[in-house]
Amino acid sequence: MAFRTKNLFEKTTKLVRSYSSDKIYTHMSLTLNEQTGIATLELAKPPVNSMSFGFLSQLAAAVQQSEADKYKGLIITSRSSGVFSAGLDLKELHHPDSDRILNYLRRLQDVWFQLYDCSTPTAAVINGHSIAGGCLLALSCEYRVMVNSFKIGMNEALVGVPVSPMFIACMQSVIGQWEAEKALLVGRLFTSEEALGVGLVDEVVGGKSEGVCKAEGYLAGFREVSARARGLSKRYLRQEVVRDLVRRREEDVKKLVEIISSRGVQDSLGEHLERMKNKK
Ligand SMILES: CC/C=C\C/C=C\C/C=C\C/C=C/C(=O)SCCNC(=O)CCNC(=O)[C@H](O)C(C)(C)COP(=O)(O)OP(=O)(O)OC[C@H]1O[C@@H](n2cnc3c(N)ncnc32)[C@H](O)[C@@H]1OP(=O)(O)O
Repeated sequence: MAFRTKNLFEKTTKLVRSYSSDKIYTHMSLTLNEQTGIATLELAKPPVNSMSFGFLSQLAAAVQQSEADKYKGLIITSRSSGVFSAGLDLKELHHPDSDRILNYLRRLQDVWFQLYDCSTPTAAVINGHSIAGGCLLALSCEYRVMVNSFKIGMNEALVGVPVSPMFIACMQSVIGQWEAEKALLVGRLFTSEEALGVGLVDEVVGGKSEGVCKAEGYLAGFREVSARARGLSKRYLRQEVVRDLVRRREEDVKKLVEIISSRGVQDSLGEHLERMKNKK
């Protein structure tokens, strides 16, 4: 089979350089299967694929590449066998520099808009724990296959930060208002099986390769469908959520910076980081 592993940054150097000070393409790899036209984006930022500034920039570049090269599909998965993504990098949120946190949250918004609103068919193979921002990443894709025995959800309530409108909108659109409310207000993490029960994921499988096959199956379902019509339909289906968040994006980000910078939230974040350190 003809596989081409693309160093994204060959084609998107300009974009990435203007986005990031991180070394080029260090946190993920994008591999295109030229026979199917489906690309796999494998997150590879040990130990837990936390979403640092550089990670978000590379994710943005990958999604942009998928759109520009008109891939038939994009599968997002993790190189780690235990963690899909631990979400936002807590070090970016703890004791932040005011300009950096503003730009960091704007970058997160940009990436989310790009992924959620892209016309490329997308699927997530969640082969490990997927927490908060990690769950957002999976929910922004169209289809989710999860490997059993892991946890997924948005734990902001336990970390002491509010769940932001973008996260809420995504959760609501997948599992509905009541289930979202029950889960988000207590920061519930679902097991893979519970996630399937509530509709947070579409399938549960025994391992990553089985998951990739299922995701490819979902994406192959569009082979006979006009890519243009499909892409436009997806955008129309998602436009209400996107419009509302675009309209309020600057207001949301400024409010969030204010909340994150507050003493109470910083104390909670500090305690959360301490708990993680002490669990060993
Ligand atoms: C206006 C709107 C615009 C934008 C909205 C934006 C944002 C809204 C603001 C806030 C919302 C917050 C969203 C988040 O995503 S906050 C992050 C929440 N995530 C977590 O709490 C996950 C914590 N991690 C874990 O539970 C475990 O690490 C995990 C289950 C993922 C894996 O467990 P494992 O036992 O395999 O590993 P550990 O030993 O726990 O961790 C290894 C290593 O990694 C460090 N680590 C873990 N998670 C993070 C993280 N999220 N960020 C940074 N670092 C992380 C951990 O401390 C260990 O480090 P070390 O001790 O140095 O080895």
